[in-house]
Amino acid sequence: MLDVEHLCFRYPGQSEGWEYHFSLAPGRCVAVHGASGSGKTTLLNLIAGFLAPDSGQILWNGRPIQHLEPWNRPVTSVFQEHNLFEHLDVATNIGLGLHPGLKLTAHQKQSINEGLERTGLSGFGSRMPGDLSGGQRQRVALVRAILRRQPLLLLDEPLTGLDNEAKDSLRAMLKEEKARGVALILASHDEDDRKLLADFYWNL
Ligand SMILES: Nc1ncnc2c1ncn2[C@@H]1O[C@H](COP(=O)(O)OP(=O)(O)OP(=O)(O)O)[C@@H](O)[C@H]1O
Repeated sequence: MLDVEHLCFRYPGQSEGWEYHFSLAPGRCVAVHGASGSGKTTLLNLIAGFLAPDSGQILWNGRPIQHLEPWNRPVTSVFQEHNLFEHLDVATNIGLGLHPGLKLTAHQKQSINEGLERTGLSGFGSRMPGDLSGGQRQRVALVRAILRRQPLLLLDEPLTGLDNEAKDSLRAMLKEEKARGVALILASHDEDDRKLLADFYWNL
């Protein structure tokens, strides 16, 4: 269970900031809704640990996590910029999300291949990120995030720019994650994504 309690944040030099307050149960999806610039990405960055709040708490199952480093939080994220390691091939990029030392079990290796297959990227494991299209990179980032199997998945415009076939496949994967009990926070301008995945809306 995620509880975001009176989480306040203001960018240095700005006169106004945000106060976020909501809860999210396992297996549920909240769509964060608001105009461009309303603070959706800021919220995701605070929960992921890429920004530090001025005050307030982020609780996971009652335990404060706002002081933890990003990699120690029960969170995985897919942001607009996909943050793939350019010097590592696709399979290694995904594998690093599963084990920092790349000590992967046979099952994990198989799940990487299955993830690539399901997203239309069969045989792409040895490709370098620089040789992929924007949509293909996005799919790799999503496969990596999903396979990390964290209980909270943060999604910032996850399906923007993908073709319909890729969108359908990834939406199905995200629905499966929900059914497995993963909680999703979705920032998306896409009404179809929100309708399909979100259980409730949170307006900024
Ligand atoms: N590092 C920063 N320093 C100062 N202001 C910032 C910084 N990053 C973002 N902002 C401002 O904070 C506001 C919220 O940004 P944020 O990226 O959270 O919006 P958003 O709702 O995700 O927008 P979009 O839908 O366009 O992605 C914007 O006005 C943005 O210009």
